[in-house]
Amino acid sequence: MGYKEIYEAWLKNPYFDEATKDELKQIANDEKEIEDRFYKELEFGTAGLRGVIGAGTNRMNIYTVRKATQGLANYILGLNTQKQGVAIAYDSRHMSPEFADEAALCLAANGIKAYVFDSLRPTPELSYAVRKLGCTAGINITASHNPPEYNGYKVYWADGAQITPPHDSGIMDEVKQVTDYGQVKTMERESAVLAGLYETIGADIDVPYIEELKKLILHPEAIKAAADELKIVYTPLHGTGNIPVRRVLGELGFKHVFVVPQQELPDGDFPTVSYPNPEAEEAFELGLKLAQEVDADLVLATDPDADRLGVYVKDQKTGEYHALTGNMSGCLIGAYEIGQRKALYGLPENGALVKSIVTTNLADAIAADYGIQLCEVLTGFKFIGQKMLEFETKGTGTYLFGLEESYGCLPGTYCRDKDAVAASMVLCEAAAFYKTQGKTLWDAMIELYERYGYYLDDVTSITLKGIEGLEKIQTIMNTLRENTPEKIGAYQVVSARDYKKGIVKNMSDGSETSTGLPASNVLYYDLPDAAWVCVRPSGTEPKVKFYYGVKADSLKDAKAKSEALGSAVQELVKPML
Ligand SMILES: O=P([O-])(O)O[C@H]1O[C@H](COP(=O)(O)O)[C@@H](O)[C@H](O)[C@H]1O
Ligand SMILES: [Mg+2]
Repeated sequence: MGYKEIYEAWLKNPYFDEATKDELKQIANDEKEIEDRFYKELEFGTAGLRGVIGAGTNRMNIYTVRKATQGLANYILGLNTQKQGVAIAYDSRHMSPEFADEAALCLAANGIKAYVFDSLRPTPELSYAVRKLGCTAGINITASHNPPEYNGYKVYWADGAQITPPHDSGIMDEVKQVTDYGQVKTMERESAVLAGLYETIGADIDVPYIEELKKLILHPEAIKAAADELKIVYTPLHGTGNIPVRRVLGELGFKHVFVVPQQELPDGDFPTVSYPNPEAEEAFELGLKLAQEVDADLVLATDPDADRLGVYVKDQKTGEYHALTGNMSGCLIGAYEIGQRKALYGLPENGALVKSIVTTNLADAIAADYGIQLCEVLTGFKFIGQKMLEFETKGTGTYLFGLEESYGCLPGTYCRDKDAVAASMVLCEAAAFYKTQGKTLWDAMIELYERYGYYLDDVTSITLKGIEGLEKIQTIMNTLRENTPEKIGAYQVVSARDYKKGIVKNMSDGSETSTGLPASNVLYYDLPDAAWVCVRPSGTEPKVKFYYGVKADSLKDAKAKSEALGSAVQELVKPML
């Protein structure tokens, strides 16, 4: 069926409510809008379903949520794991509680018990809840840091990580087989509760989750010693981080935590920012203002589902606040964790640091220095989660730390997704620890650079929306795939990795080796002097991403090199736009 027929079918089908039909009638003369809403179904990307809220098959609405859930239910029933139930959380976005309930009631109608949080919770707490309750799966209704018009649906498997093969394609296949919305089951909440198929969860998960985080603390004495002095500014960016971040910092004895008042309360409009993304400068505007007023040591921002952490740290020498990228904060937290664990208890024989292929090579240098394994996985924290399960089941490693470029890391194994509540906590502990040594987090960052080299990494994205955008992104990927650049700026390409073909090509002799990772639409260029460039389409937003990294002997040189490489990347892509 073409998009127009599907549109017409939605207008006629008695299954859809009147408000949905009215919304669709209003676009009757807007062919492009009809096409965009109906040319495809929402598909699982890097982190589940993500789309604009509205009527249509390519939108987030109660019908697409029910359909996805019916597919998940069929998959679970097929495996006969329904007795374990499914944990469900949601964030502060528009429609999040409603979508969570729709998912729960669809599961219940299929005889699968749903454990639903009583109010909004962070993504990592849902990951924790799945394992704590022994569920077969989990769902989190969130579009993370996307703009306010979006919502999404993250799916977790029994190990607490977001779904990876074979479950992702298995579930997606089941979702595709739900061709008639009338096939989707649902029931009334009251009946589901009475049948014992709908249970509300909350404090019973919060308490042990917070306890798990507190167990990670290595230097409680440093927190005690620095608590009177250390000043922390925090913004939850209108999302789920407010309660757990304050709670854990408070219980640990941090005395001066200033929450940005304008961004404290949950609000799906994210009224103070255009985009609730801790990667964006604007996310810190109010936080930095407050930081100046109270003379804070550091400023933290978590994204709406509190799995990403953005950080600014004060340089006491200049009074300036420096932004830390996800690569920087991930390495700072990771190096503190691994270094202090080693100092206190020694490191396990087969300890491992896990990162994604687009994450800084500073992580590799840290792992090499501590004599631990460095495992590389594809983009998406779910693959770090998958590695953790592999370590557990095959004994191939002991997880010490995992990080990714996109502002996510996880310092323990209590959950299996990136945790910005835990990352905030550990970073504050590190700030306290360094403070007792007369140092700031910025000093600690510079120490890392002095020890391992000034690795500087950046990413630029080009937003290309809709069907045309998708085509353009494909053209860019195809053009690069078919015409491997021999040079990028001043750099000769040393080797070119095509993760889709699974091949690493040595550019000087043409020899080929394997990437060693599953197929994925990613192109990666190794350049001399530890520099690199990588291109891939985002799996969560309509964007193509260009990641690049350099290494230098000073921050100034690293910045200059990074700027030059950034411009070269722009030049490379310009003719394709
Ligand atoms: O959005 P979040 O915080 O859930 O984060 C999600 O998206 C990020 C960006 O993915 P992509 O480059 O494909 O857009 C991933 O790195 C991350 O692992 C995933 O959980
Ligand atoms: Mg997020």
